[in-house]
Amino acid sequence: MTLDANRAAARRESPGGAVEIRGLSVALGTGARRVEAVRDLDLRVEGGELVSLLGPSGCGKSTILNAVAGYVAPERGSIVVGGERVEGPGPSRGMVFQQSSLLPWKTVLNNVGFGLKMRGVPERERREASRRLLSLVGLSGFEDAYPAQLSGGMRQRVEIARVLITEPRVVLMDEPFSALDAQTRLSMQELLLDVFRQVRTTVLFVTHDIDEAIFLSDRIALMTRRPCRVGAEIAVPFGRPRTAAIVGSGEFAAIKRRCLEALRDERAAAAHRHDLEAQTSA
Ligand SMILES: Nc1ncnc2c1ncn2[C@@H]1O[C@H](COP(=O)(O)OP(=O)(O)OP(=O)(O)O)[C@@H](O)[C@H]1O
Repeated sequence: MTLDANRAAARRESPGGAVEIRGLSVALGTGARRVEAVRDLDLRVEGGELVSLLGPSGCGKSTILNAVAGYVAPERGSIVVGGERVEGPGPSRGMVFQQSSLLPWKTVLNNVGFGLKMRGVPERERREASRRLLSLVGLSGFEDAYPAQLSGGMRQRVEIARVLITEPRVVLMDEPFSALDAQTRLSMQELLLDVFRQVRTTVLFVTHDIDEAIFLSDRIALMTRRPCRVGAEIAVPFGRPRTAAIVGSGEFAAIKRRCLEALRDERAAAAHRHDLEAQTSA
């Protein structure tokens, strides 16, 4: 499928909501420790689209996800998910973190069903839905295991199931695979592509790995240094379903070159901004 046909199909089939971020500015800390993490950020993600935020460490990517999740309040600007303005945490958004957030004293099945339990869903329904989600992430047979008995990759599969079970309009993923070894990471990326093919929700994915961003995304937003905003956007022209075979293609290499060039341009622009600020304050 071409990129446009792919996007149109995603919008048609997706239970995901569009994410619209306008003029977002977020500051963290107070007083002398105040850090302007995000400034005047505009970004729109269509329903059913997977968009990666790619940028240097510490630029403010997690802060953007935290703002969309409603964990931090913006100083200025607005965030709308599925037509509803974000005013705080809520069920329309589900977050997968780099570190496991599973409850160690609960079995895999009960961890996955926990969100439904909080909503008062009866046990039988919960168990059925949890088993279905565990099968989706390839973990049938591990229902009664405890998180400590699982590998890092398996725990992240449970995290994905745990988030998807409540059917959020957008899934926020904050470097979910960066603590995994290279091989497990690749198989998790393939798993995510497969899950995303079946549950075509909206995904906002934070990474600083260029290959990962290209492999997974419909579009990559290249972030500037702090205060963070979108410096450039690159469409990824691979249709779906996609396989690891695309990684060796010339087209993949060309997109990677464009990402690297854009990141280099941003580094040069940031150095220039820094020099100007130093001159102004001298
Ligand atoms: N509570 C806080 N008070 C002050 N500064 C903070 C606070 N939390 C984070 N920061 C700073 O805000 C900036 C943005 O942090 P953020 O975690 O959003 O960046 P990031 O791009 O996700 O980084 P990484 O890729 O390393 O995870 C960083 O420079 C960080 O040091």
